Amino acid sequence: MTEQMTGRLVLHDVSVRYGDVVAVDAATASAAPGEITAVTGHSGAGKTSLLWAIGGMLDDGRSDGSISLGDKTIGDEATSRSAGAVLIPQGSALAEVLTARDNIAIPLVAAGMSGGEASALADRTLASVGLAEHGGHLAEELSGGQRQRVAVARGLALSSLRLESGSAVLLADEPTSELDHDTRELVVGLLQDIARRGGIVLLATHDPEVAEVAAATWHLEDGRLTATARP
Ligand SMILES: Nc1ncnc2c1ncn2[C@@H]1O[C@H](COP(=O)(O)OP(=O)(O)OP(=O)(O)O)[C@@H](O)[C@H]1O
Repeated sequence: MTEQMTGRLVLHDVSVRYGDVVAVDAATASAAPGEITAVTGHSGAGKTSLLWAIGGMLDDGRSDGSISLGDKTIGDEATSRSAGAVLIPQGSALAEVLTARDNIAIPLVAAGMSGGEASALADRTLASVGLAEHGGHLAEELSGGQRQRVAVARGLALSSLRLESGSAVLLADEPTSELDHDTRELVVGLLQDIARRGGIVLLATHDPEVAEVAAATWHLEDGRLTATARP
């Protein structure tokens, strides 16, 4: 896939408000397919709010401004989903009484895959994050780091599917916060693979070593965004 096929993700004057709180203040920036863009900033700077705005996951009326992918306007649930937006949420958000495999396979089936293919892809992505033996474990039986890896695997599997149908915008919200050094490197490598296949990857992180892999950075300070490309 090439940049010409998917186009850039472009934000123009995007703001997010919760009542009187301005979480993102007129952010203007763009991100390229094939690259990881790090989203950095202190706690409360607006990283999650920005990712949710791009994914079309905020309640009505909370965001304004324009968000586009190539020539398509996105930013509400339907348009962002059809443009290939996938969220790896902060804090995993797994269904506790489902197995690791089903936490991945069920969203794949909802996105149009057959049950058999979805289970097979779930098992492959679990293996890629070092959890080949854990597919049948309930989410509630897993450690914090294992749960985070299941959430990452779910995001990777959905992004793969989205890439096959044209484009993926992977919104990874602190996906390595609970991982040890080696596992963190493994996960960062898998995010790089999605970018290499033509995906746009936005990677919110507090970890400077993780941010280091990105081709560009969107730095937020009290909701104000500054974009820089790697020299
Ligand atoms: N649902 C909400 N209602 C009211 N205020 C909110 C809500 N969600 C976030 N905020 C506020 O918006 C601002 C940005 O929050 P956000 O979660 O986007 O920051 P963040 O950079 O992702 O932080 P962290 O690194 O701690 O996850 C903060 O001031 C936060 O208190």
